[in-house]
This record gives sequence, C-alpha cells and structure tokens, in this order.
Amino acid sequence: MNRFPRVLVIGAGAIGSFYGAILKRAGCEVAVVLRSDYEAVNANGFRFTSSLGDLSWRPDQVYGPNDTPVQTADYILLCVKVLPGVDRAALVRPWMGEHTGLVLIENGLDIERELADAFPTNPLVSCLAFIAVSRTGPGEVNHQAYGQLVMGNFPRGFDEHCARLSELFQQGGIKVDETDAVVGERWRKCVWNTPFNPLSVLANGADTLSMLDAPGGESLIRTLMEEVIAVAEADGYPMPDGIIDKNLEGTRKMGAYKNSMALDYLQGRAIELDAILGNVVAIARQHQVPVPHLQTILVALRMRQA
Ligand SMILES: NC(=O)C1=CN([C@@H]2O[C@H](COP(=O)(O)OP(=O)(O)OC[C@H]3O[C@@H](n4cnc5c(N)ncnc54)[C@H](OP(=O)(O)O)[C@@H]3O)[C@@H](O)[C@H]2O)C=CC1
Ligand SMILES: CC(C)(CO)C(=O)C(=O)O
Repeated sequence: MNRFPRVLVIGAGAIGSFYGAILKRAGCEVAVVLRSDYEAVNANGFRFTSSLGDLSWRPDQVYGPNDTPVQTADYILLCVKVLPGVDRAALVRPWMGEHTGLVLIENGLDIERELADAFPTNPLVSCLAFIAVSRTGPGEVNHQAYGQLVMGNFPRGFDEHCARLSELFQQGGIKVDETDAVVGERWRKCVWNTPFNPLSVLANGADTLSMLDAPGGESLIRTLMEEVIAVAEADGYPMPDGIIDKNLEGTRKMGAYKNSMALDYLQGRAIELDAILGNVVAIARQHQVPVPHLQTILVALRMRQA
C-alpha cells in the first residue's frame, strides 16, 4: 500500500478521537462513526485541548450508526467501551471489508477473542493506551497527559500492519512500544487497572492518591496486585520482579488522577467491570488460583450494579 491508509474510527469518544487525530496528523484519511456526538462533530469537528498542541480536527467523513460506508477502510480503530450487552463484532461487521485490519484500542483482558472469532481472516491488532484523556462535551475532548501505545497482533506476533500503524502513530507524534506478546502486555497493564479502576468506584470515584493514602489503602492495592500477578503467572505470563513497587512509584509521581472507570462512574455511565476485573477472576478460577480480595471487590461491585 503506497498511499496513506483510509481509517475508520468506531467509538470516537476520548480515545477514538485522540488516536484518530494522531493518524490524521500523520496524513491518513480518517472517518468516524458517531452516535450521540454526531450533530456536534458533523458541524464543528473535534475540538481539543491538549499538551501536544492543537489537535482539533475534522474527520474526512462523519457517519451515523445506521449509515453505510462510502468506501471500506484499510483499518478500523475500535474504541468503544468493553461492556456486557455491547456486541462489538455486530457493531463492526457492516463496516468491515475483506482486507480491513481491525485495531482495538481498549482496556481489559481477553477482550480480543470474540473479534478474532468473528473475523478470522482479517488482521487483528491489539493496542493498550497509556493516556489521560476525557470527553468534556459533545465533540469536545481534554487530553491531559501521555499518549503512548503498546501494540501487537492478537494473540501474538507483530506483522506488517502493526509495523505500518506503529510508524504512522509515531509520525503523528506519539510513542509506540512494539510487542509480539500483547497478551502479556495486557496482563502487565491489568496489574494496575484491575486494582485501581474497580476500587476507585467503591471509593466513590476517588483519585489515585486518595486511594493510596487512605488507611490501609496502599496495602490493599498491593494485595490486589499480588493476586493479579499470581493469575498472570498461572496463565503463562510471569510479571517482572519489582513491578508492584514500580507501578506504585509511578502512580505517586503522576499525582492525583482519576482513571477512566472512576470518570465513568462519576458521570453515571456503565463501567467496564468484566473486561478489567471479571475476566481476571474467571481466568483465576480456570487455573484454580485463589483471589479472595479480587473476588470480594467483584461481588461488591456487582451488588452495587444490581
Ligand atoms: N479515557 C482514557 O483516558 C483511557 C481509556 N482507555 C480505554 O479506552 C476505551 C475507550 O474509552 P474512552 O474513549 O475513554 O470512552 P468514551 O466513553 O469517551 O468513548 C466511547 C465512545 O464509543 C461510542 N459508542 C459506543 N457504542 C457505540 C455505537 N453503537 N455506535 C457508535 N458509537 C458508539 C460512544 O458514543 P456515545 O456517546 O453515543 O455512547 C463514545 O463516543 C475503553 O476500553 C477505556 O477503558 C484506556 C486508557 C485510558
Ligand atoms: C492507565 C490508565 C489510568 C491511563 O492510561 C487507564 O488505563 C485508565 O484510565 O483506565
């Protein structure tokens, strides 16, 4: 492919509009599928505040969920929240071409399989985003910090699609860590997300420092991290020594921060409980790894949701 790729973002919220902006900056043609923000973005494009400069942009095409594509995309970025009852394969199917590469930029563990099964012959790229970005209004996005992606093929490998996308994201101004073991990287990210995200909901949308500094807070977070690490190891992904200290040091350095689940909770939106915690507990059960603290938090949050 000599020309710049045609990209379609499905779920152009905080993450989708940010990484869409980066690919647009790199020279790609970028279209979006929108639901609630359709009118605003169709009229004014995305308006950003960002430490990376002016990232505001207008998509080349703005579709509603019931539209049909004018042209199939080379790559679809799927950036919807991973929620029970949201059939992501059904969401993507009308937009997929025979050769379209599917690129997931979403949190959680074991979230790729349903898409790999639905589109077995299409390239599947799995990405983890290390970024603080949120929607502040229809078509309005605040990028607070960071932006780095970790990228690889699901279940493993790093093919020519990953290489092309990695190059484009870097040309657009963000750092990409390339991996041929993306599932291990998902585990590594879950060492942070699986304790912090659900706990922040139990703590009424608390920020990271309030959680760490609450009496017994850091100790509970360490225990939860140890449980995640034990499951990761049983699943074939041993985590590096010192990962807990490194995570906690980094978190303290970052300052008070509300993760994406805390923001969802505070804004009354559904939370990605299964993708981030439920799937870890399910894998623990398969491997018969005891995770009493994770299990307690999962059940407490399910009660809250019920
Ligand atoms: N925000 C962050 O800083 C980070 C987020 N992540 C992960 O990235 C993923 C995306 O999160 P984020 O961008 O924050 O979430 P947002 O809620 O900001 O964006 C999700 C978007 O998906 C759209 N959407 C959902 N269903 C449909 C549909 N059927 N048709 C069209 N659009 C749809 C939503 O539209 P609508 O408004 O209509 O619901 C919304 O625009 C999550 O997995 C999250 O955990 C990871 C790291 C950091
Ligand atoms: C790691 C972090 C906090 C930001 O990238 C995240 O994944 C989230 O907000 O859910």
